[in-house]
Amino acid sequence: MSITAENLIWRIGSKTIVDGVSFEAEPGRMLGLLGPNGSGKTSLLRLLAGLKSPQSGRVLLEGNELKTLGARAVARRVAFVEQHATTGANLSVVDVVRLGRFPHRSWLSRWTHADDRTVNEALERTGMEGRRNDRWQSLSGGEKQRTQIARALAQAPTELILDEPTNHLDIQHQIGVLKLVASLPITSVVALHDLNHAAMFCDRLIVLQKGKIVTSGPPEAVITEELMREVFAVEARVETSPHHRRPHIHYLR
Ligand SMILES: Nc1ncnc2c1ncn2[C@@H]1O[C@H](COP(=O)(O)OP(=O)(O)OP(=O)(O)O)[C@@H](O)[C@H]1O
Repeated sequence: MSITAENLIWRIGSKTIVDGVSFEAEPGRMLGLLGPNGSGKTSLLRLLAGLKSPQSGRVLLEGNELKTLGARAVARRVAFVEQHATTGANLSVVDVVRLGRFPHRSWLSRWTHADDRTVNEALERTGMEGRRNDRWQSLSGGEKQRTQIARALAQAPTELILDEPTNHLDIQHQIGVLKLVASLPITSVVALHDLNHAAMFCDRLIVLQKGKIVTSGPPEAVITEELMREVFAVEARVETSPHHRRPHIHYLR
């Protein structure tokens, strides 16, 4: 186990947003988090990243309770790209990506060639190398998204948490980001709305509805016509793709 959620409950007032969620994210694998709007995906990811505390239950990182680890220790291993990640300061793209190195450096240590290499590699992997000196504020929504993913990669995390990382991206970059995350030898937990992309790239899926896990498992067990009807409220046919052997959803009109 890399990230473990044990019976997580998070409420706002009398409303239970995350309702008894337990799962294990396996080391090095890509776990997709699915569910309709408002089902609690973002809230759950924020609990996993330690940005919110559950009213009950625990998040464990390799067996250690998240809340007993210091913020810096967590930042050294967990990278989180939020849905509307932004940065206030007037930074260049490369400066934003360099922020990813901070958890690994002390006040006195110098910026090293290894730091530069990690930053350059992150820019290349996300296709942002050619924009490195541009101002953050001048980027399009998709370019900002890719820069934030580059910042997360520069953090060299062992756990990567991404909240709808493809939502501003054109199709080339959607596929590119998912391929990249699937190829990384790290644990990832990724909220996605595109169910076909989730089925193609994730090793396992969890489906949330009203804050509870309704089903989980490998894509071929999770993505069914019944799930499409009962959880996502659409009629669809699900077939095994002859191209990648994963489930493929045909939505019906
Ligand atoms: N800070 C908050 N205050 C009040 N309600 C909140 C808060 N955060 C989340 N919620 C509510 O919790 C529910 C789940 O929200 P969340 O953003 O986790 O869902 P989601 O599955 O990520 O949705 P989406 O697919 O639309 O991004 C929603 O009904 C939302 O209004």
